[in-house]
Amino acid sequence: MTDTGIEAAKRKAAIRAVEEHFSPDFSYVGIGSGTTIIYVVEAIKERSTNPNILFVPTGYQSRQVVTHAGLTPIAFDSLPEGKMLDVAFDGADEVDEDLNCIKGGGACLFQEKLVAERAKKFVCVADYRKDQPRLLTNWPTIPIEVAPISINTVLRSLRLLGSPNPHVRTGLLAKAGPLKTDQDFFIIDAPFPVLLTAKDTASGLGAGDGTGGKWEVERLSKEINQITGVLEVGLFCGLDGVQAEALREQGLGKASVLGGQKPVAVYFGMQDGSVKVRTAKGGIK
Ligand SMILES: O=C(CO)[C@H](O)[C@H](O)COP(=O)(O)O
Repeated sequence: MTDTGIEAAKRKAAIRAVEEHFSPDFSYVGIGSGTTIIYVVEAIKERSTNPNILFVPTGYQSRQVVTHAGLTPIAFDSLPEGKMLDVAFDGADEVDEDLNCIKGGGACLFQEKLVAERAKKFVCVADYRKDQPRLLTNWPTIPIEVAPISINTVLRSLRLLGSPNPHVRTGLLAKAGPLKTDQDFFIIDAPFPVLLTAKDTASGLGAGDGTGGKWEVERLSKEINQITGVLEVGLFCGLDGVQAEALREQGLGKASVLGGQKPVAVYFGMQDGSVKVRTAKGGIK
């Protein structure tokens, strides 16, 4: 399949995701980063004549996409307190069977996580290359956003956690030296062996605690986030927005579970022109 074919797959998935999760009656919509999100914004633009919808971007590129489409951006920190986004759309670098995602290929993972957690529903759109049984099957590394001063200690901590060769991402072409994020931080790309899902650990494939190099997604995410100097890790796992809302309604939610990081649905544009939808309940359409 040619590049054009991949772009066609992304567009089809974007159209379907918007058809099923966007309404012109919404007030606030999150818009992620990357190349696939451009098709999501196109599809929204075709459906929405409501000038009052405010779009929350996940960084500079995302804001440009929103503005160029003639939509109205609003900064994340201008959202009214307690107000949730009706929906947030974003791309992903890899998605496993439990809908855990790797994100940050475009270095925007911190704001992407803020926005995903603030949404009632987080919806991912991707092409078939991202659809894998486990994370780190095809995508090689976990992106991690790190304070520049701490880079060497974080690299050492990652090696101790079992990452064989974590490295600082460098700027493309024009810029010599490390790439800087929208927060002026650096990105470390850390390879690990393929990550286990919670289902894997329950069925006895290993404890997922790093023993023998085997990590379960959520455990590794927590370990990496505990390293001083790490702003955020590009593993989107744990609860999704609907599960988080259910906990809140039962009075069980703490501040840390006010939002979910996992998508409620992922739309994959497939090689044969179809769209595969994987939902949080484990369903595939
Ligand atoms: O996480 C991201 C940026 O940090 C992107 O959403 C991810 O890299 C997917 O990008 P694309 O749609 O271009 O494949």
